[in-house]
Amino acid sequence: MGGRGRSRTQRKHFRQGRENVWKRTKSDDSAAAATDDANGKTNQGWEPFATQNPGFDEYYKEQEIVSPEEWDSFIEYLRKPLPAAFRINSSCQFYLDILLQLENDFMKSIQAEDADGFEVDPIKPLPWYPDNLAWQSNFSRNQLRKSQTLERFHEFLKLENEIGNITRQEAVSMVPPLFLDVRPDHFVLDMCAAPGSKTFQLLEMIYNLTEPGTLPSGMIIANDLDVQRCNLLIHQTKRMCTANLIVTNHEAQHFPSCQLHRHHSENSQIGIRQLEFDRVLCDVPCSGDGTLRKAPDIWRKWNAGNGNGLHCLQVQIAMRGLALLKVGGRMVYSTCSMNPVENEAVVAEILRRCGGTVELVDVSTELPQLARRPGVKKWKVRDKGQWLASCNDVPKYRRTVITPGMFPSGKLFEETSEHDIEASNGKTNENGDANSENGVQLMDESLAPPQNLEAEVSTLPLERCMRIVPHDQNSGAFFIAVLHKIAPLPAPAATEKKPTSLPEKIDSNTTQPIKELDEVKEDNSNVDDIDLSGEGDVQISEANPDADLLTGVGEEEEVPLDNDENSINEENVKKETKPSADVKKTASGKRKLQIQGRWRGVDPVIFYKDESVVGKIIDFYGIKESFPFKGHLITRNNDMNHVKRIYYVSNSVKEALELNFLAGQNLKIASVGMKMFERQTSKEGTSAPCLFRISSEGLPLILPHITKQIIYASAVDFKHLLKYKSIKFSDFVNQEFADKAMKLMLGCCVVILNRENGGSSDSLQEDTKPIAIGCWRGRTNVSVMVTALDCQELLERVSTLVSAEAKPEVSEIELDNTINEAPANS
Ligand SMILES: C[S@@+](CC[C@H](N)C(=O)[O-])C[C@H]1O[C@@H](n2cnc3c(N)ncnc32)[C@H](O)[C@@H]1O
Repeated sequence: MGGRGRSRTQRKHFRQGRENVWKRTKSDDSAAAATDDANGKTNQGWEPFATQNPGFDEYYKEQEIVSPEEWDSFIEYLRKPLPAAFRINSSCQFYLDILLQLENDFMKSIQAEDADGFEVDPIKPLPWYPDNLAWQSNFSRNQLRKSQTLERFHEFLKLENEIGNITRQEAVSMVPPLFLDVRPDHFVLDMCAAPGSKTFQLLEMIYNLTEPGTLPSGMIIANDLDVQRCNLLIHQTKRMCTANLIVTNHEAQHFPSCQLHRHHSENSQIGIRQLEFDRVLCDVPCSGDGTLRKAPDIWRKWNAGNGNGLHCLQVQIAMRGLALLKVGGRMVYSTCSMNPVENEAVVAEILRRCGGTVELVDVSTELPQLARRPGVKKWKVRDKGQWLASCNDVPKYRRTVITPGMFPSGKLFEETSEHDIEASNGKTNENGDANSENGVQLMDESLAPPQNLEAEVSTLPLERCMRIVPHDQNSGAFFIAVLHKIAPLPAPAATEKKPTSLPEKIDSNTTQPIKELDEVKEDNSNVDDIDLSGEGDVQISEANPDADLLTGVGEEEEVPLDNDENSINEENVKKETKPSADVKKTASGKRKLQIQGRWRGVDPVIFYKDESVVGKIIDFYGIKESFPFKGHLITRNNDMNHVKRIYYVSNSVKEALELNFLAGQNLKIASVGMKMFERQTSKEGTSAPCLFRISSEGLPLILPHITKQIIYASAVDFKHLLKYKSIKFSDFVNQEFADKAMKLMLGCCVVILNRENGGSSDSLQEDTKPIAIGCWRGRTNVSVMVTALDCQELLERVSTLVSAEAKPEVSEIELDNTINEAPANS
């Protein structure tokens, strides 16, 4: 599901001891505030939320999504807070260490806590997730406050999540990518991707078993309609440091085609002629009642009209996904809603439209430990307080909103129907849901539905769909369907029925109409990884902390024109049909609108081919010829004299970009590639032979391919660098290291931990997973160019790894006296 604003994120202010409260927004019921005042209470905008809604109960009891005997248990679970879950990033350098830490340290110490009478649920791997990579914990903020072990675990989660070694994500939200069966050579489209938890998971799959210094041959295009949520997506996926990702900003139902024109086709060197995908993830915007446990305000807002209002959009997005899927490819359709109208009805409709070219896959033998239930085959539609069993029950005036495809049979409207009364009583609101008040349907007696309406039963194999319900494994609810394209889709006329409602105008979250694209407001409502800390919501910080580590090297120094950051300038995003003039500086020095082909307000994507700069970089770092370098570099700035960052793209992304250029720049690209180099603009930086330093993101990839500016540090010097950030040559413990550092050229260098004590062998040969950091060789010292968080994490890892061998030759106290705490400006 999607939406806007932070209104849906539960603020967990555990330090203030608030639980199960909801931060009211300005637009919320002012009457409640008035009541508080009248009662003399101080209202700080927090109130307990109701965890019930009679309309919800009535709807789902009638739909029989669980049996009557299970109802109480189902509702009980829906009212409980959701356990927290997280996944280890199997492509990160330390993933095995993290796994061991969880199994040997945290699991045991939390168990011991329980034995001490704290009554803490054990942390445990999710049994259905392969290789113990996903875990679940379940403790309250109260418990967290009281236990040092839990607090330590919590700090660990926060740090590793920030760095990208783990991803906090609701357990059930991890399921759809698992059924997508992604391989490293796949081209994957994630159609509605923000905030990006599943994109991150897909990237982990693409990178599975990739050797250090190499890239998988596949790639992912992650798309989202909402500009601000796209920025969340960029922030989230940045933690993966990937060169195999393109983030785009389109309406998924109109995701553009990219195809070589015939005249290009004949001469083109590009390996791909058309952008089509081996895998498509269609995790569509939905009403989201499967997330009630983490977003309890949905109780208050729930009504049947929400699902009805999204059905057509969901069908359109899924149909576009299938059109872009290769024959033989797999698409997963998923929602975090329990509503059959958004689930089985959508699957049934697309199967009908595809007429045998797409099949619903039976995946009952995959992930056997995941408890799930078959999709339902019969359901009814509720509209304006009435139950409708078939489309012929739909009054004529509602037929633009309630479509035949919402019903199990999918039979079209007959010419007349018994309910074809101009039932003009009851005004319809924008949701197409009249007489709805606080989610409770108010029924007009005259409109009371005929009793015991028999629901239609679908003849399609909808039992192959999967429903995950909260009380089966203490989780959220989810719906997943796996589709296989066996032949090209029938001609568009047959598949693309004219939408009968207004899907494009409907906000994914509230089902309110949305205005213009550039007016869409942020919504974290669907942020899968809700902060379990209470430290606040997901925040984007595009600032580059690396740069600040060298005195005088900061973003502020850059000219305003040079804003080649990989993100969208949301204020300016507008569709443009004609290419316009280049970017120019205004009199105030601020840059004007950037233009990416036909897209205004989006930074251009430009292959960086400045021979002299590229040549200097190759020479300075001694980049091996075998490394695919030239032609893989991208900038986001038209002005080649002010390029601040150079991004690296994989071969697959490079080809997709080339195709996009030839096809007329149909893709609106928000972010692409991995930041590989950054220009140094400090006084000292500009006097170095190479202006571009290697960024932390790009280092692991390029490291095996560079031959210069590398030095090996003993564990003790390596740790000191991480701890003190900047060390004078004379203060290194190992003088041989200091001598070698002095012999390096002024500028960026790479310091590698020599895991064999003594630090004599200067070779990467034996160490297939070197631990390395980007540094700056200054005039008198070496300074670390890694974020404070990365330093902290790496210091902990290195300390554990080399604890046996790294007995400091001088005490920390001695060093504190000799080493400048503050990064020295050499
Ligand atoms: C269910 S959420 C996606 C969650 C995401 N897959 C994840 O795992 O983090 C749905 C997303 O669809 C986006 N959205 C809504 N309407 C859309 C449309 N027409 N095209 C593309 N994205 C859309 C919303 O902005 C929202 O981010």
